[in-house]
Amino acid sequence: MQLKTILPASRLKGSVVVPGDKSITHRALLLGAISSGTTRIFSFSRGKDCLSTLNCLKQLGIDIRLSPGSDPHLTIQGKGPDGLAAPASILDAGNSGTTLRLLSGILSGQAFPSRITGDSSLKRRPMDRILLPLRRMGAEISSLDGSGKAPLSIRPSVLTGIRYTLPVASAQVKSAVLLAGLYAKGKTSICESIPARDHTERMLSAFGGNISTKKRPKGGLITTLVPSVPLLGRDVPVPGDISSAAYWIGAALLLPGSRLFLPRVGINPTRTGFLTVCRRMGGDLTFSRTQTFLGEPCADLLIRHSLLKGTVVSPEEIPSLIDELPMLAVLAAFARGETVLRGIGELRFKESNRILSIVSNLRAMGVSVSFTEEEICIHGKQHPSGAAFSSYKDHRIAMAFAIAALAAATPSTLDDWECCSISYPGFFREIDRLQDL
Ligand SMILES: O=C(O)C1=C[C@@H](OP(=O)(O)O)[C@@H](O)[C@H](O)C1
Ligand SMILES: C=C(OP(=O)(O)O)C(=O)O
Repeated sequence: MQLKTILPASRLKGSVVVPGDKSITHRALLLGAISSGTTRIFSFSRGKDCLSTLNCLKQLGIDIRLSPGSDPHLTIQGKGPDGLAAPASILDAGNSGTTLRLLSGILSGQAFPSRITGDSSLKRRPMDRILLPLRRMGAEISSLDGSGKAPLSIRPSVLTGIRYTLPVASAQVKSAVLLAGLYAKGKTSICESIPARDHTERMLSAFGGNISTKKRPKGGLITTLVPSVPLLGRDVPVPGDISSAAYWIGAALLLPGSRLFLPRVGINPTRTGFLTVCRRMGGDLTFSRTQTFLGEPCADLLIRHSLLKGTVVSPEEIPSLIDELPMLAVLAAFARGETVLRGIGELRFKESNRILSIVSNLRAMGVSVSFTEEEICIHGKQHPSGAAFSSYKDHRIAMAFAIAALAAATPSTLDDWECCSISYPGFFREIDRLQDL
């Protein structure tokens, strides 16, 4: 096991170029593969999760090349909707729920059988949430051992569009259904009461797809895809990942004297809940130079150290900050007063059970925490001590508690820290660089 010692740090100053957005990179790879023509992906995520998507597509016969140089990018020769080739062996999504769920939507529409699996963490995560709607579309998709979990087996079938109301706010389920909808007879509609990230919808539209989203009279959104037009490859400039930026935002808010600049971070409104909540806690956070690339807004962020106060985060806010909850919980531990995170049940189904991972690490710091299956209540403390943190082999937990360790009163250790490369290779090198400035 890899154990890292992390010492309390003083202020962080300078700027950090955060990695390209993981969700957008996955989608650019997948849509690039099934579009006609060439797609080039700039500032893409080099995390292992996106590499899993890339490798699965290579196994499906797609040519993807890295062009190095001053503006490195991936070039994909798209083969059109029916150009994927039957894989010679089982596809491996590694640790990536996004790869497994989105690709299953595409595989459901193919004329060849396939199987897809993942690592031990991914094989514990629920897949019935995609099996159900995909089967309603006519897909012959099943869990090999009948548990509703990976490995999954997919056989060729005829798909028909459906109208589906998401039972949980999940962009992965929504995207799996929309991608299958590209191969279906008739239109596919998805109803959401609390909207999840909409990168698939934005990118489908940018690639020429016939997709529209409307507000429903009863509240929530309805998105409709009509699979009539072929998708066309595009250049995709990927904005910086706000979920990776969250660690630096957290570090700058917590460490006295800090001032950090983060250029070109994605600020898609379905992803900015963390920024809203940090401001509500008293965080000094400003935006400048807002621009939009291929339907995705981004801005430069400036963060200064701030004294934080506790807050209540409502269930409606959760989808817009779902992956930032570990970092938010750490901020709450250092804030004045109580913070309540409500409607967070989905955290139990991530790379680790993030409710348990957060609670045990916060308690190790001497922070008072109570929790249920849907809620965590954190009583902020003035000078939480360092601790022997566990990452639970979960990249988001590793990075959030690395920041907790920098802000703690005494030294800490962190196990299995290299799992940060799932979304952020080089995260710990960046910590060292910023401290040397
Ligand atoms: O669609 C995506 O790219 C993602 C959706 C979210 O998962 P759910 O759809 O399961 O909420 C998020 O937690 C994950 O990191 C990425
Ligand atoms: C939950 C995550 O990703 P995925 O579901 O793709 O494994 C994440 O990156 O925090």
